[in-house]
Amino acid sequence: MGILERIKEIEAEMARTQKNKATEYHLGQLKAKIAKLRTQLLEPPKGASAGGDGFEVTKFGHGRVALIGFPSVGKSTLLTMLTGTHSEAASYEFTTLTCIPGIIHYNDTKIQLLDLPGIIEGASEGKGRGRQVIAVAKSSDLVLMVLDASKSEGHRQILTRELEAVGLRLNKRPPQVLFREDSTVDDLIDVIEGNRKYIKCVYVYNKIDVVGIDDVDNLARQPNSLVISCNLQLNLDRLLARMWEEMGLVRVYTKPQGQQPDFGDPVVLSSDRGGCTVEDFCNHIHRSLLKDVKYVLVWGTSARHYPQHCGLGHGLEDEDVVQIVKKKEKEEGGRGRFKSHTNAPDRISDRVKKAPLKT
Ligand SMILES: Nc1nc2c(ncn2[C@@H]2O[C@H](COP(=O)(O)OP(=O)(O)OP(=O)(O)O)[C@@H](O)[C@H]2O)c(=O)[nH]1
Ligand SMILES: [K+]
Ligand SMILES: [Mg+2]
Repeated sequence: MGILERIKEIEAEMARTQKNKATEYHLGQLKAKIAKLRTQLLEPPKGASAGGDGFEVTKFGHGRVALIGFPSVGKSTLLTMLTGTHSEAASYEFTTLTCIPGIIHYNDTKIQLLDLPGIIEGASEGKGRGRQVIAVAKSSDLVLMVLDASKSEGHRQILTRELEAVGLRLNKRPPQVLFREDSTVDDLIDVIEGNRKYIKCVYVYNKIDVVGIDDVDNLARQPNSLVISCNLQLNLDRLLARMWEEMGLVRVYTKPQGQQPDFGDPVVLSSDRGGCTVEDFCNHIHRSLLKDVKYVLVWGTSARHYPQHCGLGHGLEDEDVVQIVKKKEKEEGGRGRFKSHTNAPDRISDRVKKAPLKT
């Protein structure tokens, strides 16, 4: 009998068994049996290389976020809640066996969220699907490390160690190895080896519905942490906001001359992916645009006054509005400098309006 059939059989037996105090132990044993069989499904076939088995998912959207965690902490439940894409969730471990992508629509941007199989201690040495899962984490812009609030706090350290063992550095910046800085031996090795990936990570404690308020309070105070409950839909809005903030996306609205910008359709830049200068913005619209650009007019938090005439090196900020003035094209408002205030965008975001003008 194959592994899948044996799992089906046990599932059927669990369905037949009434849940009560007397059967609790037996049901627990059946669950453990399923989990064990499913880890066997996770073992890569003998002789198979790390990739090439349908695990990789094409990148999509303005950024990629990976859900990493031990089995049954609620990764799939979270993916289903945040993206609307269904990912099978169940009370036994190793329910998820491959990488399942979903899309989060937030602030007019699209973020790819990836559900992954649970990883276990020893993942970095190839246990379970450890290697593949870690490779996906490496390809992401942000890791959400999902933890069970009712389980040992040591899980956070174990997982962090597993990821570090394969070169992932969470919430650290590449060391500037100058003799002026207090670099550790490990920092030095990281620089010399050069294959390190520095990545942001938010520690997400799920299932706070099953722990006491003091524990929740304690977890919420850990660095880079957030507490949630998928079951009670607690704090999911905060998680989305935090995720978006950590990704550092910069939305720039293009304002055609004499018209209002389309505020529903930003050009999305990021300092991690290609940069946020006027030049990056132009390249994003069209590669051939750059040679025609004379300067740009900028409204928003990056501008010292509205509109500011900026060159290609100017750094743009989230929710800036940009009008491109091409060579041989007259700027709005005639020859006079800065006369174009009359045609300023009629919606500058509240955040931009509140921001003090830079002097
Ligand atoms: N009490 C409680 N249970 C939850 C919560 N979120 C998920 N669960 C339950 O936890 C169990 C595991 O959820 P999954 O979403 O399958 O967990 P997973 O991390 O994807 O598990 P694997 O794919 O097996 O690694 C299921 O029985 C869920 O109903 C929560 O916020 N509170
Ligand atoms: K599960
Ligand atoms: Mg799952």
